[in-house]
Amino acid sequence: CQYPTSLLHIEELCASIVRSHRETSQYRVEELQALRWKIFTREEIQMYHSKSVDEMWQLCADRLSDAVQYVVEFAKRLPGFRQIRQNDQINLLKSGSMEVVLVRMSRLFNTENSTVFFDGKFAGTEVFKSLLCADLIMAVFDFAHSMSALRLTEPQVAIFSALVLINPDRPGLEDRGRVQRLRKDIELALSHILHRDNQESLVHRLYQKVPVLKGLCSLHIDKLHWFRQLYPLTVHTHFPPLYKELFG
Ligand SMILES: CNC(=O)[C@@H]1CCCN1C(=O)c1ccc(Cl)c(COc2cccc3c(C(F)(F)F)cc(C)nc23)c1Cl
Repeated sequence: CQYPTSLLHIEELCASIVRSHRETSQYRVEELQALRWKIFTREEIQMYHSKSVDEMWQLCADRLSDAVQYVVEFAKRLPGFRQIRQNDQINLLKSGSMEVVLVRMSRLFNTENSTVFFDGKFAGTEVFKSLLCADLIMAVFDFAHSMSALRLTEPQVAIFSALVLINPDRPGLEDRGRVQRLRKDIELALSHILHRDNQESLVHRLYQKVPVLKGLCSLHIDKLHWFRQLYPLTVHTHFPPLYKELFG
């Protein structure tokens, strides 16, 4: 049966989502602040330009896969996620993990020089030239920039990430009702902390980002399939297994 969700329950939910995020965020904001002005030299950029298409894709796939692993760990620590049916957990991660990677990437973005933390330093779009997918990279940078401009706090990033992941509208869910109930609580948690932070205006701006994420990720999957057409071996041998499982 459906118990009314108490304020105490929502506050506890907020605290555990924020803790799960902090434990699995891969890079702390303080670390990134300290590295803000470490940007690639001309020689280093030349080095990336001299990489072949599939070498550069391998490098990015490894980074993305690391990031996806941390998102999987974040999901596993979300209260209520383990109680969801196994198949539905895989389904939510298959469709939502790259979206959370993108939300988290906003923390790695420096709006002052439009660079993103990549491979140890902050990189502009030109670093990714060898990928031969400037439209994808532009879209990733634009999204990271627009998210970064919202200047979300870590708790706000944490709860928005949970909201993106626990999406009852994903196709093929077996027990949609259970995902809906968890989603409802996370929506309450988001409005609770935005109210506490006196930033209710952020609610609809955040909800507006959800369809943008969806569009971005279908562009990604198309690119990934384009790349796999060209270099099937690379994807087969070098893309980490979880990556293939999630985007195969
Ligand atoms: C140290 N920094 C990090 O760990 C961050 C966190 C996650 C990714 N990562 C990077 O290093 C990183 C940062 C910025 C950019 Cl633009 C990139 C390159 O991004 C991509 C290149 C190729 C394919 C990408 C695809 C595709 F198509 F595979 F789904 C999808 C996404 C979203 N990004 C792609 C990367 Cl790999």
